[in-house]
This record gives sequence, structure tokens and C-alpha cells, in this order.
Amino acid sequence: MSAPSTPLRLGIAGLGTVGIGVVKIIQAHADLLAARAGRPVQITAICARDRQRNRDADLSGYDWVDRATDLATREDVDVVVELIGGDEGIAKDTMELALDNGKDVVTANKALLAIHGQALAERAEAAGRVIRFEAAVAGGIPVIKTMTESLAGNRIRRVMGVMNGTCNYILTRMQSAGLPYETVFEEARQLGYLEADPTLDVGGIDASHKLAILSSIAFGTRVAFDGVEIEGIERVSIDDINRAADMGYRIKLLGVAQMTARGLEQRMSPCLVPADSPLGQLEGGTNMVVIEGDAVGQIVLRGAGAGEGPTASAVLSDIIEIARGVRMPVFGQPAAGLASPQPARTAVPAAYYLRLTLADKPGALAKVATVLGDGGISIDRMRQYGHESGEAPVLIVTHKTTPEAIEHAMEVLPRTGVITGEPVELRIEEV
Ligand SMILES: NC(=O)C1=CN([C@@H]2O[C@H](COP(=O)(O)OP(=O)(O)OC[C@H]3O[C@@H](n4cnc5c(N)ncnc54)[C@H](OP(=O)(O)O)[C@@H]3O)[C@@H](O)[C@H]2O)C=CC1
Ligand SMILES: N[C@@H](CCO)C(=O)O
Repeated sequence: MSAPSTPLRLGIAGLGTVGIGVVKIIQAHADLLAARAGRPVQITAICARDRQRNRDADLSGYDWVDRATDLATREDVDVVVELIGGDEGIAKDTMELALDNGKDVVTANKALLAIHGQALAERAEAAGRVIRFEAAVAGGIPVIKTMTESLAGNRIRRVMGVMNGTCNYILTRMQSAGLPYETVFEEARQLGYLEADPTLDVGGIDASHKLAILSSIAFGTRVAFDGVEIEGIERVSIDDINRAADMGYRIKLLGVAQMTARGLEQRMSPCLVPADSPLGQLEGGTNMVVIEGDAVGQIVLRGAGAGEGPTASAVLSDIIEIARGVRMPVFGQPAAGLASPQPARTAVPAAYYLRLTLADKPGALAKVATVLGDGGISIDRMRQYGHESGEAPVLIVTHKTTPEAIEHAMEVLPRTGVITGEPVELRIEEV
């Protein structure tokens, strides 16, 4: 370990939203950081794509390098802070080279860790280096440290949450303004909320990267992004948002991971949650992570999941941890000992919300009830809406049933001849 007065020297790769946020905090809080870390934290060298770009920060005191990988080989860099992004290419190359050259790494790159986390962790641990990534999941919310440190004494039963602010913004804005998905998606684009590839957000992929990382820490397993059942928010209609609200629910893009006797269930999908629950009340771009441990019970963490300040705040927590000499395995236990999880399709029973458009003729509802009854699905609540056409919108909330039974019912219902359009089914998650 370095002598207390030896500065911790950083090479920062990427000077976009997060990178510049990190520079600003280091400049604004130099004394505070030194006091807390027990040593000065200094930026030695920086890198981005375009040297000429105006970045709203004084960067004159730092060496500029044209290739991010050059940060990884410099003698005067102790920690490479990777804030470029992407699951391949320069971010991965820079991180690997940094580890091989004896540097620790701090990153916010959830995509890279979700896909190459195991290999990177093994590489880091073999080299005696650390990779810290508090900012990679839920931005400013300290969920990684909460799970690896504060809840280390618990067997984790379930971890879930809203981990993509853009989707939560779209869903809550659809509800508050009564606007359709397409209109709010366009608004989000104008506001700059969407990733360069928007399917990462609305397709549930970004949130699934985060869920896969949390699962690994929670259950002591290798990161298994491939095992996440993913459904995005593209098929959520304003109709469903309004109808669900009538029944006392909100629709959220919810990630849930739990270890079952059959294996590791990881799902990311639009779900209904009670409107008065903490998750139901989550508005706008905010994130929430709910962790359930056998000793602690339920922990709810809420805060900004993105943005310059919140994400840089999380990056700084990692930098200070390294400056203090705190070192731990990447995913909370040595990577070589992480189990390969058996991926399991969701089988945990739940109540379901069904929306059907019925032909308004005698016996139509009875046919629907028969299909559900034959499939062992019991109706808890039902509502038929007033209508003038020959089609009647009907909502059904079921008692708890299996995803398999619902899937089967969704296949059979259109064959009754009394349904128009596609029936909609959404899981109601207990929170
Ligand atoms: N923004 C957020 O709120 C959050 C972001 N993250 C993660 O943080 C990371 C950074 O995100 P963010 O700051 O938003 O991204 P930005 O797109 O704002 O910034 C990316 C930076 O990387 C630089 N860059 C791109 N390609 C290269 C290259 N080949 N060589 C060197 N530099 C390069 C860009 O340079 P130039 O500026 O010259 O174009 C830019 O400075 C990502 O992994 C992201 O997923 C995590 C949580 C929240
Ligand atoms: N696109 C992400 C950024 C933060 O990871 C979100 O909307 O939450």
C-alpha cells in the first residue's frame, strides 16, 4: 500500500457526461477528497475522441493522450477510470491493458461488465488488481457497496428494481400527460434521455445489464446476462396504463432476480405494482432498487440513476475506496469461486392483469371464463367498460397462477372466436 501522502494518480478515459462530472468533483472537492481518502487524488492524464471539443471544464493541467489505451501503460497512472462505454472495442481494450499493466480500474460501464464481467474479474484478480463499478448500476444509488459490504451477512432472497430512468420517465409521463408511447418516446429523444441506440433503453437491455450484475453479487454466481428474460416497454399502451391505474396499479419496467430450486430466475419486463407501493410511486427518471435479505428484511434504495452529478458521485466513491487501500473481489467474492448459475424461466406464481377486447354477444365472457377455469386460473377481479361499438373492453385480475398457465391461456383465448385483437397480459409483482 502507498504511503498516506502519496497521491492517487488517475488517468481518465472519456470526458462526456460522466467523465467531465468526475473532473469537476475532483477539482471542486480536492481538499475534502484528500481528507477522506487520506491522500490527494490527482488527475494525471485524460483522453477523449475530439481534443478540440469545448467541455465546460479547465483541463489544461492534465496530459492529453490520443489513445485511451495509452493511459493504461503510463508510469504516472495508478487507476484508469474508464468512462467511454460500450461492451467491446476501446473500453474493453483499455481496461484489459490497464489490468495487465498493474493498474486498478474504475468504470461505469454496465454493458461491458454484464457481458465480459467474469473474464475481466478473473483477469483483475489474477493480477492482484481491483475493478470497481458503483456507477454501473443505478447511477448515484450506492447499491453495489450496499450489497457487497453492508448486506454481506445476509443470504439474499430477491433483488429487484426500476433501473432504467428513461423507461420510468416514459411510463410516468405517458400516465401524467395521457400521451401515447410514440409521442413520449419522441419527447425523450428531444430531451436527450435516450441512449444512442434507444433499444438499449426501451428494449430493456440496459436495465438487464444492471440486473445481471446485481444477480452475480446477490447469489454468488457468474454474471449471466444471457439468462435474463427480457421484454421492453414498446408494447405498453396508454390504454393499459390507464386501465391498470383504475385497478390501483402502475406499470413499471421491473427487473427481478431470485434463486429458486430450479435455478436463477432473472426477468426484466413491464409489470404492474401497487400504486401506493414505493415502486408504484417512483416518478420520472428516478431509479429504485429493492433488496431482500434473510436477516435484514427489505431494503429500499431510491435516487438518481443517471446524470453528470449522480453518476460521477458514484465513480468518486470507488476512487476514494481505492485511495484508502480498500480492496475486494470484483463481484464480492473471488471470481474463480463464482458458481455458473442454472438459468431458469420464470415459474414463481403471481397474479396477472389481462386486458381483452370481447365481441359483445351472449356467452362471450363465459367462453373466456371457461378457458381460464380450464387452465386452473382463478379470477380475482373483473371489470367491463362501457362501450358503444360491438366490442367490449374487459379487464381481469387473476389470483396467483403460474406463468405457464397464463402463456397457455393467451394461446387458447384467440381461438375462442370471441376476442378481437391481441389479448394483453402483464405480471403483477408482489413488492
Ligand atoms: N450518462 C449517464 O448518466 C450514465 C452513464 N453511465 C455509463 O458511463 C459511461 C460513459 O457514459 P457518458 O459519459 O454518458 O457517455 P458520453 O457519450 O457522454 O461520453 C463518452 C466519452 O467517451 C469518449 N470516447 C468515445 N470514443 C472514444 C475513443 N475511441 N477514444 C477515446 N474516447 C472516446 C467521448 O469522446 P468525445 O467527447 O470526444 O466524443 C466522450 O468523451 C458509459 O459506460 C455509460 O453507460 C452509467 C450510468 C449513468
Ligand atoms: N440510459 C440509462 C442511463 C443510466 O444508466 C437510463 O436511462 O437509466
